[in-house]
Amino acid sequence: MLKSIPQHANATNPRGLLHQFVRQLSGKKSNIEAMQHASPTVFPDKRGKAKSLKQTLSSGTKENPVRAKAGEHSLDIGDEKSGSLGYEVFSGKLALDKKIRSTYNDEQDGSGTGNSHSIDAKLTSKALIWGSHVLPVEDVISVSYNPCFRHFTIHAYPVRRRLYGLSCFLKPQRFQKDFRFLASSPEEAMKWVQSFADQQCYINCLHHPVMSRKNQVPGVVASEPLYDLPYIKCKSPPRVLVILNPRSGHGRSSKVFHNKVEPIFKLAGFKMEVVKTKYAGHARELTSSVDFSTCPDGIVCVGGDGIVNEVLNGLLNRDNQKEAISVPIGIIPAGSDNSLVWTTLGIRDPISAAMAIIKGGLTATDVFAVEWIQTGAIHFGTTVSYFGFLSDVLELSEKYQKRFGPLRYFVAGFLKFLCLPKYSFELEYLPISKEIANSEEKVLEDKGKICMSDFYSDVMCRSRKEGIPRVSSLSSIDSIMSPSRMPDGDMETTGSTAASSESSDYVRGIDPKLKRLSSGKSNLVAEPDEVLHPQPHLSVNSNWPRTRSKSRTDKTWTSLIATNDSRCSKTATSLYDKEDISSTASDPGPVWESEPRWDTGPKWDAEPNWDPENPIELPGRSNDIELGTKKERVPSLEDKWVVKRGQFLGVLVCNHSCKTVQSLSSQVVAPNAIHDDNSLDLLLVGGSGRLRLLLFLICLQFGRHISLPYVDYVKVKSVKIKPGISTHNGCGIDGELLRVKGQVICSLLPDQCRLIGRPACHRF
Ligand SMILES: Nc1ncnc2c1ncn2[C@@H]1O[C@H](COP(=O)(O)OP(=O)(O)OP(=O)(O)O)[C@@H](O)[C@H]1O
Repeated sequence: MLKSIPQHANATNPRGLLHQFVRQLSGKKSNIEAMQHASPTVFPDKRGKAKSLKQTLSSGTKENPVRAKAGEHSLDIGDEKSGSLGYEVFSGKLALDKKIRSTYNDEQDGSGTGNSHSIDAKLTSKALIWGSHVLPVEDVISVSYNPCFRHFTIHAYPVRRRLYGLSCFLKPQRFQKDFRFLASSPEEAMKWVQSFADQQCYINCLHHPVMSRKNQVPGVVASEPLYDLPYIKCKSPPRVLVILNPRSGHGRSSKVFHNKVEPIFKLAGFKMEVVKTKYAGHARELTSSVDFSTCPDGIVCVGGDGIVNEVLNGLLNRDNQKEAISVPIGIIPAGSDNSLVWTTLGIRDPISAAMAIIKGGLTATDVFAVEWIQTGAIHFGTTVSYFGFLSDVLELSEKYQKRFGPLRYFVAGFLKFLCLPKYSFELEYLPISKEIANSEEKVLEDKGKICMSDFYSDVMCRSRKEGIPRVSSLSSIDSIMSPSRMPDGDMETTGSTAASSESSDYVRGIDPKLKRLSSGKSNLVAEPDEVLHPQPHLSVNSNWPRTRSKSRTDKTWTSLIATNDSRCSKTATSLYDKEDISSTASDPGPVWESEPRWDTGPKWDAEPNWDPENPIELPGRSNDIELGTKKERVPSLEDKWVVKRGQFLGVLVCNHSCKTVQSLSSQVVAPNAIHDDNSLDLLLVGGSGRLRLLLFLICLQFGRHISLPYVDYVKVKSVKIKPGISTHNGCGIDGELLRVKGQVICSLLPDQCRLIGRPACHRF
């Protein structure tokens, strides 16, 4: 049985961090509302579109997918003509075979699985349909198949539907269910299996009994078939590194992984190395040194946003960053809060996350870099960085971690609220004007995704020079004001182009004029993998979806299948061209697939389709980076920095809308933020005092906080933040607490993180 991960306040997302705290301040919510909180929709965006399919399922397939009635021969799927069930892939006669060990209690649906009568069945691009029953392809993990036999087994995780009265209150849950089918002939069975392989389902070819016996004979080469077996092409089993934070989710993450996720990965043929972190910072160390050839298909994080942040920072601080940033990151939500995967992919339970990972596809998301201007140190994040009250709560909560466990955020928040200090900041931010936003959008639409190579190279070069004073990048705000001159009263706001005359290179880097275009726009990249079963001595190139970089044109992905046993299949191996970063400074950076190749149907010749004839133009400035010289920037009239100083209860720089698992989907911190819109959303809660804070927190619960008169909400390219002298210098980045010394600048690296899986709207 599925058990929900305990949800409590979280540190990653400021809303989550304050969730319980505010709840108890503002009184208990109604039971119904609380139940709605606990009633997530795994694929919320598809509700409307999936309606017809799900209505069709109401006859019982999804909740009781094996309720096949003897003698049922009709395909009476009402919505078939509407296209909601996709195009037909294969059809024939199938019978459910009762000789199967199922985790599902057959008596539960009252039908039993015994049915020797063949019925008309067909596989479409979206579902397997037999009789009046529909099993969505999306729910299928893999197919086990014995060559030359009539039967094959479909391993699926369908959704268990609740009774109508309960469905509003309880989470939809998936459960493992195997369907064993008998085809009319072995050839027919193989066609069915191949059809599933064509739909990107992993095929687990079991030992042929004859082959098995032969294997026991000494001197017989295992990969040599006795006779010409037909072979099945399917995607190769991915190899991933799983990094599990055993402390996440109050110590339940291991159980979540081993009980719920690992079985799915195993069914999907994953080759995994599972590493449990031993201390904070371990994941970062691991990913900063891991050999990517051991996990060519990505790194899967099991835990909260904190562990994802560690992995990201480990990757982005490597010498071979270009290679590192192309490593896809999978997230299994098993922590206190997983705002990134919930907001970006619409996933908040481990089983759905595991299924999204095995289905593949990539979603690019922006990364922001917080740079300590005086030292050049950089910490990366994907969700939010926050200053002021929230960072104080985060800091205080760490003291109560052992004593109060999940309640620590409430305790810390309450104590901080009672003795609320004043927070003053100097801020500069570069808003995205409507014109710029529109023109950027147009450029994106017209010519594909922007390549940010010079910006990226610049950031990376400097991140490696951590500790080197960077006086030249100090903000001109220093010359405009000093902390001693900063009044403790109301905020002062000025619009300044002068302030930008020495703006950060980050800002310069994301200037649309300096961006170059790459070949594609879509942030979804996918390529089919393939494995051939069981034909020996066949070699195909395969890989999981990855982002390409020009420097990898000589990268090869090979997959050699020697036997008809998938366990003997060699997984794709990647030969990375290890390169010194100095040689990559002039590299154009990652090039995006223009189309999700996963969607384009199976391509068995999966050789990466590099396009050397369409090289990316390189900026001249990268040479400067290589030479270690700094290029002066001509002030642009477009760059109208806004300068603010004064008291702020909070400063939040959001990369996405920051939904929390606990919240209703409409309740978000930054309602206009999108994870890949090349901009950051700045939320300023001005002033000081408990009353203001309380009002803000209450309004946040109802999604009305933006309309408060002392709250500013603006889309920006970059923000410089400097705490006042007497202000606490804590800074939360994705729930990690850091200290601000002097000024920090928060800027964007567009699309630099690749999450494994697709957003809900792309999954069907
Ligand atoms: N073995 C470990 N022991 C202690 N801390 C760890 C360990 N592994 C990772 N950490 C740290 O735990 C922190 C929280 O991790 P994560 O976000 O994955 O879980 P979480 O349940 O969401 O945590 P929290 O509720 O504290 O935010 C991370 O900052 C990470 O550095």
